[in-house]
Amino acid sequence: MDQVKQRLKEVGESKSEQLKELVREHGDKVLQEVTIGQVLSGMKGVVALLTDTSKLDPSEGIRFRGYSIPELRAKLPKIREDGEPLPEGLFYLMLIGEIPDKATVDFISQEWARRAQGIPDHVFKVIDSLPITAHPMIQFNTAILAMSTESHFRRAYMAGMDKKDYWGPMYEGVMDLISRLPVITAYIYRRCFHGQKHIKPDPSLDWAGNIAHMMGHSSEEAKRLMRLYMVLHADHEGGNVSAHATHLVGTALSNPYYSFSAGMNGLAGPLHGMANQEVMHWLEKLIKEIGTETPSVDQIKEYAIATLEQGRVIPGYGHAVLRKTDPRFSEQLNFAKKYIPDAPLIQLVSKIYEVVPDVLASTGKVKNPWPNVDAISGSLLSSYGIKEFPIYTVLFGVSRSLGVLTSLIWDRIYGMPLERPSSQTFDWFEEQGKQK
Ligand SMILES: CC(=O)SCCNC(=O)CCNC(=O)[C@H](O)C(C)(C)COP(=O)(O)OP(=O)(O)OC[C@H]1O[C@@H](n2cnc3c(N)ncnc32)[C@H](O)[C@@H]1OP(=O)(O)O
Ligand SMILES: O=C([O-])CC(=O)C(=O)O
Repeated sequence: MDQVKQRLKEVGESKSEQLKELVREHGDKVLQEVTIGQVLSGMKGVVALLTDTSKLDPSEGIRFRGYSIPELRAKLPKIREDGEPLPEGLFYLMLIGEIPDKATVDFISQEWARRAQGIPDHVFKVIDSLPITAHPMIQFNTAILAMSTESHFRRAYMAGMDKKDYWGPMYEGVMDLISRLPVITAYIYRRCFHGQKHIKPDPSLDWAGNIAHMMGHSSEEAKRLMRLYMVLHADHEGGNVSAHATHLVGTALSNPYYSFSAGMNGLAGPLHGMANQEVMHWLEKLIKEIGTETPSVDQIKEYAIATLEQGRVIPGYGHAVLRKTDPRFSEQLNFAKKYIPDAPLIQLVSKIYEVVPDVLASTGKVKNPWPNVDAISGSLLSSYGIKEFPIYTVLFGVSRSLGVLTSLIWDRIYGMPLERPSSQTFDWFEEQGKQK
């Protein structure tokens, strides 16, 4: 058993006992009232999930195991003191609940580099059988499903494993899957956009650095950006579509590949992760229609109002939980202002930030007029030379694997049962509304 798994076993055993005791002693305690409005508007604010890896505060934004993003940037191990934290460290923090030392992070980097070599050939053949024009998320998700032939969990389940031991093969599958996503991503990227000229992984590199390297963006600057990107998108508590879908499918004891694929299908929606690509199309159209990369505040305002009048959303703005500017947006903006202050797209994003919140607020219905993570991530990637928009949601998915798959291991540690909420008919809701 490797050192991370050993520590997880120690932490997990006592936690799963505590959960059983909590349910035994306080299982009948009422948590909250739920209104018809909440149920019929996407269950917003309904507490229905247990997720330890991170918690979202509407004003402060995300905290990973209690640590804010600035705290993580200060505390998690880095390659260089002035660099970005390594996502391997965030993975360990989310999994174990403790900040790792550099030696542990190096162990995870090496372990993932080793496991990344095990992708079976048929996975690349499956990708190659898709049209080159198929959206990278189609190729990514197809590859994830194709990799499920390797599932330790499925094999162990079929062999009759005791349910208290499920977490073990789940851990192995998750480690394999996370390790292999960078290779798959770079393969799809080079296949679609760089003449199928593939670049081998460099086993001496960290996980995020290797993504940049295999994509062909191997400068130190691009690697630094990739480390930031992979940390910022890793998790957003349990209720977002990708986390919730991964968890839900996992409760049927589907293997980690099936479960993660479900989450990635959700991430591919334009109201969730695909918003990062939508933003780029929105910016492109803005530049084309107005005829300049440096539009005035009034021109941006007019363009934003026209978007709303067409019955469309302004991508990159609004959020189901946040009620302030997303700190992930601010972190990326600060990063850009530090390293690439003159980048035209970043200047455009900053100007839009001055205008769009007022436009959205004036509708009187948008609950959060502020930018989310997707309002800037594509512009940042593009400014570093990663200009092919359709790969952006795949990169989001690679990062999101860290959080949702960590939670999936914990679901098996806790022995979470099949999830099966009730549904009711329209007539039932109407009846409830009439009752005093
Ligand atoms: C990583 C992420 O997933 S972050 C989110 C990425 N998604 C986007 O950026 C897409 C644009 N934003 C949106 O569509 C929404 O703000 C969402 C999906 C993120 C949140 O949705 P909700 O929680 O339903 O938002 P909210 O309660 O504020 O919606 C109320 C109304 O405002 C509208 N609204 C919300 N945000 C926006 C926006 N950016 N532009 C235009 N209208 C908006 C909603 O469509 C809804 O309109 P309706 O009543 O006519 O149906
Ligand atoms: O929290 C949400 O609903 C959406 C989001 O920002 C994310 O998943 O990163």
